[in-house]
Amino acid sequence: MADVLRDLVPRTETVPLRRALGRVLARDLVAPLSLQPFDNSQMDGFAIRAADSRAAAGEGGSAAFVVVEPVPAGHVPGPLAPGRAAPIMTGAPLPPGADAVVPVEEALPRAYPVPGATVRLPAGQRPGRFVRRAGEDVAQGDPALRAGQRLTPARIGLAAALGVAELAVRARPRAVVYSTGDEVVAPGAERGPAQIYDANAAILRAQLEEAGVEVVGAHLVPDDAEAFTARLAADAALAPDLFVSSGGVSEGAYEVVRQVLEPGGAFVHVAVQPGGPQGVALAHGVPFLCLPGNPVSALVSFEMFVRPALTEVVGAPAARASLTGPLAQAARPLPTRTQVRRALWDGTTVRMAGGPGSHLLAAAARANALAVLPPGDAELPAGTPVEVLLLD
Ligand SMILES: Nc1nc2c(c(=O)[nH]1)N[C@H]1C(S)=C(S)[C@@H](COP(=O)(O)OP(=O)(O)OC[C@H]3O[C@@H](n4cnc5c(N)ncnc54)[C@H](O)[C@@H]3O)O[C@H]1N2
Ligand code: MOO
Ligand SMILES: [Mg+2]
Repeated sequence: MADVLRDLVPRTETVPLRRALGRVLARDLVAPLSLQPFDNSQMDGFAIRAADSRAAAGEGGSAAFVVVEPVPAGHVPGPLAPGRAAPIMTGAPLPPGADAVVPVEEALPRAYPVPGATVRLPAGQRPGRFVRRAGEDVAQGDPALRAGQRLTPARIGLAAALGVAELAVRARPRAVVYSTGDEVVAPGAERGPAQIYDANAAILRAQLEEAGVEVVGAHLVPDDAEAFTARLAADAALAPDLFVSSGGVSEGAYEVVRQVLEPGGAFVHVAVQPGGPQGVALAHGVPFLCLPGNPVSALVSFEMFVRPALTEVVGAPAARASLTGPLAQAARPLPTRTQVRRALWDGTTVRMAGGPGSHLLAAAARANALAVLPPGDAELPAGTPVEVLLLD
């Protein structure tokens, strides 16, 4: 499937930081500034020359300093003469000449005396104590963020701290989603006695958006090849990067997706349950992924095939974490097909959430994971390690 999506060449766009969350960085961000930008104090206290605290050590292991003008954060201090202590606030630049900060809690008196008064500070201060050095976090010119990284709050914050107001991110692929079948109606609409509500568009839209894809259209398509063909032509004008459909791909007499896209497409049964019948095609030159119609089949197909392909091709930002965990209870696999069960992972063991039926959406909604059971004839006893994909 990644092959079909290979042409989703990542485009780049520039977004302000407030729109950057979850996006994927398109280029390395070279630090235009060092962090810290200047030497500054890590504590509210007194900036001194550390050597003075050794030279002048007197009674009670402390040294006397003459207090000078305080240095608030945001203000540029003058140089610090020997024997002087400048009251300094957290984040304020270190006065030239100063090389250590003594927290106010260690001062005698434990206060900021007026300029000209004396303060006693513990002797033997180490140069660099409570000083945040320019460039100790990032040096100007170094890569602060890497292309391909997903933008998290900390990464967006780092860009902001570097004075960068907007970032070059990969443009989100644009997708159009189709739900198919005469029986399917939109939630909120009137439902006939043989009809059901469209769950798949909601599922696939959410999965696509979670994976960093922009859904630019979503439509219900009846079992009518002409109507579907016309719908596709209209949607091709939206210049999507991807079409995704659910339903209409199996062995029935009214498989509208298959009818329209099978010429030139590939419709197969993969050895996975749920999600057996699958199709890939090109429509108006755009990759078209045809997922099966049962809601849990559509959901699982996306997780097993579409999300990994998107991640591989465009670095989709929501790749799932996976782990290997022991079954809490025995499970019977299918003899010739991989079975993907909706499951509950409690941090220690994995147990099944409902049966394997691909219509069981409420059970899927209870699950927080998928458990992958490889094909086999023998029951898997409790404790068997299986692959677990974490869904939330
Ligand atoms: N003779 C065979 N029949 C079926 C096979 C098979 O191999 N041979 N495969 C079964 C499997 S497995 C699946 S999965 C489905 C796939 O069928 P389609 O992709 O053609 O999907 P539909 O027939 O359109 O619908 C199947 C099922 O899902 C319901 N559905 C469809 N769309 C939605 C939607 N948007 N929201 C909620 N539910 C939806 C639909 O009403 C059907 O119940 O085929 C099996 N049959
Ligand atoms: O394999 Mo189908 O996708 O079970 O319902
Ligand atoms: Mg069908």
